[in-house]
Amino acid sequence: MVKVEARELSVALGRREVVRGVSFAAGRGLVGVLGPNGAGKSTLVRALLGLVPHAGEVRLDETPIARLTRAEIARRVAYLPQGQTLHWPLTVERLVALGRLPHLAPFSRLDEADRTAIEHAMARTEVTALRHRTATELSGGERARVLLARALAVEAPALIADEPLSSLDPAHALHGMELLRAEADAGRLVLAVLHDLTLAARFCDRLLVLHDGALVADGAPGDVLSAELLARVYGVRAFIADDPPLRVPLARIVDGANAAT
Ligand SMILES: Nc1ncnc2c1ncn2[C@@H]1O[C@H](COP(=O)(O)OP(=O)(O)OP(=O)(O)O)[C@@H](O)[C@H]1O
Repeated sequence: MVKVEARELSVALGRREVVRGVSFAAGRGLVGVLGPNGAGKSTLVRALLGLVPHAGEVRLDETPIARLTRAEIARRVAYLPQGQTLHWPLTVERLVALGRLPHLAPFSRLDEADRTAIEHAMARTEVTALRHRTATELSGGERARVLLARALAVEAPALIADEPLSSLDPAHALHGMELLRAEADAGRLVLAVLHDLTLAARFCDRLLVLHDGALVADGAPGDVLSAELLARVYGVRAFIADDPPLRVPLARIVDGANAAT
């Protein structure tokens, strides 16, 4: 288990403060990070990984992130960045194998445990059949699954996934959420930036909602996803249904016009 904590975390990019005074702590479960485009979600998760300078504090297992090396952070928190561009024509298998880098000593080779982690991650994301394909020649959805496989192959106690479902068709998006849920059920912390409110409501234990860089809601999906919040944050009028088979509130966007009125 790993505890990720932000204390009055702020990030300025250029002259703008795009994350403003965010505080929360999480050590387990599937935590969805929601908010409209430009709300600061990617910047927040990058700050949690120590990838952007920040004010306030970020701690991993009580240690300020600045005191940890990149390798120490990478072993504790796997990171799936948003919309990653692939530059090198690696095979899928070799790309997924990069997930094992945080565990390898310099100049050492993959051992049996590494190979098992790679095979397991490829099987779970259903990319094993693509293993010899060149990753730069995959479709957007195939690539997204391969990059998720690389993050899962780290087998870190925490996973931060920034829009892991983008480009995925409905079946693969559902499967992707099931994978994240399984990671959380295995005792790992999963922090996932999501735009699909229905999947977030159905699968997440907790939702953090960002608006203009500030954390405006933090709680269980049923408590957080109100029509009032969705109108205020996303500017849409929503209908919240308590869907009996799923027993979670579903946000159905009705229209975007004059939503907040
Ligand atoms: N390098 C940068 N310099 C200046 N501003 C930036 C930079 N990168 C991002 N921003 C701005 O910071 C704000 C937050 O961006 P961020 O990518 O964190 O939003 P987001 O919530 O992840 O959005 P999306 O849902 O569109 O991915 C946006 O207004 C964006 O334009």
